[in-house]
Amino acid sequence: MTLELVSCTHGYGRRRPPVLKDFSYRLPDGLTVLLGPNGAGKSTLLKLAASVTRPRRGTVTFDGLDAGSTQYRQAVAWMPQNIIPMRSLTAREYVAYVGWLKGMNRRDAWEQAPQALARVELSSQADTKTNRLSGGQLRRVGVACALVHGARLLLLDEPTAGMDPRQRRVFRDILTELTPTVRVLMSTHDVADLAEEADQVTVLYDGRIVHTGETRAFLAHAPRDAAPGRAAEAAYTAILEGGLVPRLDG
Ligand SMILES: Nc1ncnc2c1ncn2[C@@H]1O[C@H](COP(=O)(O)OP(=O)(O)OP(=O)(O)O)[C@@H](O)[C@H]1O
Repeated sequence: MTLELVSCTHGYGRRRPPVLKDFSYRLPDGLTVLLGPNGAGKSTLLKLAASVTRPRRGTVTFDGLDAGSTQYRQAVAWMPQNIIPMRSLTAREYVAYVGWLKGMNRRDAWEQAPQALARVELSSQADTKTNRLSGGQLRRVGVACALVHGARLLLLDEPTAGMDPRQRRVFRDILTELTPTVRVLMSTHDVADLAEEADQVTVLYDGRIVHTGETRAFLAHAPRDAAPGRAAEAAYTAILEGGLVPRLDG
């Protein structure tokens, strides 16, 4: 049992073609990286999976729970692309508040927030107001929010954007530590950096999956003469160039 989208159709505005049409996807174990050009539908897919928005048609379930149910929301954590700071809340208060929204009792949420912040190396900023944090620090607060309530599925929308190289390392270590027990679906534009660390790679193009499978299979798309260290980028380009079939159903 896992995250499963079955025949989902979703878009923005009835007059515009849907972003995802009759879209089905089953998330494998471990860490899956979601790649695709701007506008491909990555955030839309993550929002449906997070139950932030409901599909016009189709079903979304996780471990048999229906998206929209309280149990589903408690099992799933979503980190959006833009994390909005709250000037009245410190990092600890922010993380505890999200834990409470996810169904933790206030005391547990408050007591566990520092551990979640420690895991993203942000203990020193626990008492800093969130509007005073840098963009990268705020994203780490977002990751701490995802960790605090013990979610079984993490949906991360470009989590490493704005992080410095060391923080990316820390972040990847956290994911590696989590993935034996937690499934992760993470969008990124950072192909070279992350594809090699992922268990699986899914590539979206124009609302369609043009590749999904183990990272090794993804990297096998790179031409043999790809420069060392550029295999992921070359594989991604090769897949997209092979996937540029016009959409006939729009
Ligand atoms: N709130 C919205 N209202 C109208 N259109 C939207 C909205 N959100 C997304 N779209 C449109 O839906 C399509 C898919 O967007 P989405 O954000 O899912 O793509 P993405 O792959 O995450 O892109 P990016 O890499 O730029 O974040 C785009 O054409 C986008 O303009």
